[in-house]
Amino acid sequence: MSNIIVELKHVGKRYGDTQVLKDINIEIEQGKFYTLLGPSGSGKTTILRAIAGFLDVSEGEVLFDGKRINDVPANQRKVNTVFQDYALFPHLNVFDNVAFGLRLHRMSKQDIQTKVEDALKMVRLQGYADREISELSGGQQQRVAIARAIVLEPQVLLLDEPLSALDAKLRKDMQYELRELQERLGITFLFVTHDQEEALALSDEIFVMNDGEVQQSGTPVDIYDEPVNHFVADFIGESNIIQGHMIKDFLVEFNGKRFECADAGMRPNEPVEVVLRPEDLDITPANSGKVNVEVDTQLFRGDYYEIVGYDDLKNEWLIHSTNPAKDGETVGLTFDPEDIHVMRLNESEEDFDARLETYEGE
Ligand SMILES: Nc1ncnc2c1ncn2[C@@H]1O[C@H](COP(=O)(O)OP(=O)(O)OP(=O)(O)O)[C@@H](O)[C@H]1O
Repeated sequence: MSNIIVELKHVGKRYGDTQVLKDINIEIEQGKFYTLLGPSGSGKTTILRAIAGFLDVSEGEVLFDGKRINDVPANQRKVNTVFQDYALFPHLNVFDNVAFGLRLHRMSKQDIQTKVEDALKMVRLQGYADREISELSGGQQQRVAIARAIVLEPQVLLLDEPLSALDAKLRKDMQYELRELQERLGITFLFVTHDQEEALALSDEIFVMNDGEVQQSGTPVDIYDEPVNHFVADFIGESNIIQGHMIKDFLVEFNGKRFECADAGMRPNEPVEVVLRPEDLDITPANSGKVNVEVDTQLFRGDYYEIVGYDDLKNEWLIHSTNPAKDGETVGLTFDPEDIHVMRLNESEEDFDARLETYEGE
């Protein structure tokens, strides 16, 4: 039996002449933590709203548990949403906020009592039932919003930037709590964020969005290590992206030199982009590495030095080094063949995956 709980098939959304979602195809399995990640305006919230039933899609199908739900009203879908601004009822206390949906379902007083207590326990707010919303911190309000959503036992919880109003420290704490809560509840989370670190830390799978399209989907490690295109390489983590040519399988040329690499399946002499992550570069004395760069600036970041330098061709290089360098000094850079990631220009995710399969995992 299929484990897929939500599926979007060729989903598009238009407002007038503007196409804000283009041919979205995604599959969401039961019990996993998924993230829609992308810059502002890329269509993340629109996808959530299409699944929740708050908007009609212009094209394609939305399926829940294998059944088409395009025409099922929002209140009859087995999903719940936690909104960015929590959307709590300020005139109701914590208990009544969490109990609200249960009362709409005409549940008995005793059942409501038990379920609300369980939900508050789940988000570690036992003893807060009688508090007013205005007496809670941002993180506590956030947890009430989650309790209110999970008390109805949805199969899928949609979370639209739920941590964006919190300060950095609390946001980090809540990230741990969310991940732990998802594992404890075992329900599917579909989380929206534009924060790539948050997405990498929390998710089983990420959909990277740009301009109404899914650019790449996969595990955080896949997306970080094997970005399919310039947008993903640039948006996820930090990277050096250099223009080059593929000489033949496992040999690429950039900066006027040839380098062994771990990529294959391109045409001979095909123009490509080469990704090197700053943490994969090591500094050596000048002329003893693979590329020479002149150090321009250096910032101490606590656990590493962030160094910016320029090579002979005036390409900028970003380096994360545990050792400092001197401003104006020329240093060499070394990296391993596996640290080079070569991308074809304009390759689709499907073609990228197919090409990878032909030479990986042997
Ligand atoms: N009701 C609407 N009418 C017209 N355009 C809309 C409407 N709602 C959203 N859009 C447009 O659709 C695009 C996608 O919006 P969406 O809210 O899904 O983006 P997002 O990735 O969630 O962005 P953010 O991170 O800023 O919330 C945007 O360009 C937005 O302006």
